[in-house]
Amino acid sequence: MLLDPSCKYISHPPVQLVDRQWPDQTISKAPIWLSTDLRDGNQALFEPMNLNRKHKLFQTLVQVGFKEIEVGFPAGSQIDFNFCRQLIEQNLIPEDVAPMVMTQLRHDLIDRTLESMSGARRVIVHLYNAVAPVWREIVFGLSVEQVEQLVRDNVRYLKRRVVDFPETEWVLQYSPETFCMAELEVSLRMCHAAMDEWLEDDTQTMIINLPTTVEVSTANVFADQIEWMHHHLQRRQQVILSVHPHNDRGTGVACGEQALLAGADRVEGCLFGNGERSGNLDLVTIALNMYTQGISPGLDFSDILGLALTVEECTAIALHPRHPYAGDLVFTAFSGSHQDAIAKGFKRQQVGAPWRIPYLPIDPKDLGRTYDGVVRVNSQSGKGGIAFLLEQDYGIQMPRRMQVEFSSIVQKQADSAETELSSQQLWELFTRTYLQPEQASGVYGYQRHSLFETSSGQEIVLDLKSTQGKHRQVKGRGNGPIAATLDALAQHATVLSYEERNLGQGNDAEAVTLIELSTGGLSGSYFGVGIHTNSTTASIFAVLSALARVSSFQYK
Ligand SMILES: CC(=O)SCCNC(=O)CCNC(=O)[C@H](O)C(C)(C)COP(=O)(O)OP(=O)(O)OC[C@H]1O[C@@H](n2cnc3c(N)ncnc32)[C@H](O)[C@@H]1OP(=O)(O)O
Ligand SMILES: CC(C)C(=O)C(=O)O
Repeated sequence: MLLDPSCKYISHPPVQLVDRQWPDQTISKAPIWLSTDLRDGNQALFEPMNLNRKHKLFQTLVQVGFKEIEVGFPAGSQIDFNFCRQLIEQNLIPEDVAPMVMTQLRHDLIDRTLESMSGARRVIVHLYNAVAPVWREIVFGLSVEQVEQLVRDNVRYLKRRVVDFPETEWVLQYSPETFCMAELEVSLRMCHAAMDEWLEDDTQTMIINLPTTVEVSTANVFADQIEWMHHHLQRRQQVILSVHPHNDRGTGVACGEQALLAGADRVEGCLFGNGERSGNLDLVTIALNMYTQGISPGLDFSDILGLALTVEECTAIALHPRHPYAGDLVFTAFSGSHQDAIAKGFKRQQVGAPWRIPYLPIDPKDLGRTYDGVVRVNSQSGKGGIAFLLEQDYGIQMPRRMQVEFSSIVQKQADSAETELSSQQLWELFTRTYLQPEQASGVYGYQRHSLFETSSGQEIVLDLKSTQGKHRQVKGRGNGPIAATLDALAQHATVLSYEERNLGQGNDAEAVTLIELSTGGLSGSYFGVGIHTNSTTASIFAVLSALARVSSFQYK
């Protein structure tokens, strides 16, 4: 890279706009959407879509709710031409959907374009030509006057030719391509030329579509350009002001949003931002951004993963795992403090109340996604996330100090494994740690017990079996089963906390006992867990579990 890039790259000049209004505006309703997946998206693929893929994507776009769909460049390819014919001849275009077809300013191409759409109810014909200085000079070798003449001549030609197709309502869309790089006066002049030639009376409307063909400035500059056009376009009420942002600087969606603040009525783009180079504006992201502000976008993304699969299949381009709203990882928190906040959010969130879950800008369920994977555990995770997964997937609710204890065990495992731990792996670790502690510690495990009421409390006879198959029997007394079991097994142990909960419901319900014991000295406290259909047995298991985890534990 150059130490001084200014000797090679010239910064794009800002717009001298006095009293700009758009920064104080808010988006309060959805614009008219146009999907150009089948044209701009299609012209950017290694392998343009065949007829089957075009049909599949067209039907999907209709299902999502698009009312304007650019179906191709029929004068440029036989596939696009055939696709247009099939849409019409097989009556595949719903009545409330307008197809759009694009063509250059050439009479032969305009003829072919009209032919491709012959018989349709309503069609938007999209004429474009580049207007910025570099294109005028390098690509066309034309002066501004000559470019204007090209526009006038071709719009006039189109107007003359559509008369031959009276069964169709023809709408003109004119795009001054490279608008963002052109002098505003030149773009305006080309738009006025197209409008002069096309609009017959004060009631007819047409679309003026302003693209960032290649993004060259920050989104606020584009917004200024749109606001300038919004105020300078004559017969503004007869113009549907549209924008067509690309994403070369990664700000396609920002340009679209700010253009709406600046007066645009319509937005063009592609699903998931497919399109030339870094793509077109991502229609899914911009629409869902609105949705998260409480504004219905008029597009339905209730099965966003199904939609992503269809788009991946049709374009043969994989979606990035961090793609907004649709990527595999976008509703996943690995880091401990995020997981903790999400878990707390879920606990507080009430059905029907405004969505207030930290780190989740939208409810994944609104997009047909699940809460599976919202929390995933690796070495960056903490107690909150681990507890969340064990509760969500296995119904175990750990008290706070136990969360701390178990998360340090998980942390060691995640550090040594150097990978993510699945919820099932967490459960296996939990089982090894608390439910089969004798396997790890080698102490005796439970075989059976008998409990007797006596005048001074309860007496227990506990049969134990070592991992090598050796049996032993111990007896103890106390004012309840826990005290009696402790008396039978330990010299000193104090119960610091005890919780009993139900796992499952009805006949299959089991009791879960969580106990925290201290055997004194420096060994601190240890949690133990017992799960059994009988709550007394679960308590005895929990005591055995906790004691087996005390490294200094000796039977009396
Ligand atoms: C903004 C955009 O996305 S632009 C991309 C639009 N889509 C496509 O290009 C895909 C479909 N295009 C095609 O199939 C072909 O390019 C065709 C059929 C339109 C034209 O094909 P060809 O005649 O072989 O020309 P070619 O592809 O080389 O295009 C360049 C020519 O088009 C001219 N041209 C470019 N844009 C326009 C325009 N809007 N109006 C008129 N002429 C134009 C160029 O000046 C150049 O002319 P020249 O050959 O006299 O120098
Ligand atoms: C709207 C048209 C001309 C376009 O695709 C572009 O400029 O990117």
